[in-house]
Amino acid sequence: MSLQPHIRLSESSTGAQYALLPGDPQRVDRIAQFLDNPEPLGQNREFRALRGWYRGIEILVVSTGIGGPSTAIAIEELRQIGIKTLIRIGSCGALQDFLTLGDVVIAQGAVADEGTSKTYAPASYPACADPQLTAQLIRQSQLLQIPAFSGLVRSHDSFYTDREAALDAEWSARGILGADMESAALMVVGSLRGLRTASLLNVVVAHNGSLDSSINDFVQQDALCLQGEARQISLALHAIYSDSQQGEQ
Ligand SMILES: O=P(O)(O)O[C@H]1O[C@H](CO)[C@@H](O)[C@H]1O
Ligand SMILES: O=c1cc[nH]c(=O)[nH]1
Repeated sequence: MSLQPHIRLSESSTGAQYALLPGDPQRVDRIAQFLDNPEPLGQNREFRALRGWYRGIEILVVSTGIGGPSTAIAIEELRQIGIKTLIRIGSCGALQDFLTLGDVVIAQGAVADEGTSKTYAPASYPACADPQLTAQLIRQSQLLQIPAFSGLVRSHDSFYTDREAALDAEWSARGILGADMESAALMVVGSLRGLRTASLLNVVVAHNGSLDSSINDFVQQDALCLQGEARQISLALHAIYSDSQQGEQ
């Protein structure tokens, strides 16, 4: 298979079937600390890649950048090089008061309030994570005693519009746990392409908290947010190991 034009990887770059997908390229380097023999595979645009091993299982890590379009490009090209299971290692803003910084949201599905998924299918097409993979993540969160909440999230394309507070209030009232920008595209493109997907979101903005100052804190390595990030990475890796032992690949 030829070199993929955006992620700049080919089948000869990796034999991995599992991929972890952070949004932020810098998170790729922090995920490396959880893997054996991490090997950087370069960066093109927002797509920084690295491979490593967890308990003998090869894992590819590729950042998706911000939003649905670059995420969909990454998923399509990762499929071309043999990836079958993709877990987002993302961050989100909380839409419920009971969520605190560093909690992990396990997204069972997403409100697709973004444009990318609609370029693939009508808006009525559901954005759902793989149920078995998600169940495995929930089970591992219980075994590891990681503070985690499973439910629905909302993926959006806007960030600084004048309607953000009203939109958050509206979706909070419907019980949505958190807001991110990539989960829906990941789930819709994954389902249509026969891939298994899941999304783990680290809470980095409290409900009704200040969006810009909270994200600044995260970028400046706030301890609670980094703890949440470590938890979500560990959770994903434990789930991948259990999944691989069940011969589901
Ligand atoms: O931290 P990541 O994974 O990029 O996720 C969240 O952070 C970005 C916005 O700050 C968006 O990509 C949103 O989905
Ligand atoms: O509120 C937030 C915080 C992080 N990322 C988002 O997409 N929304």
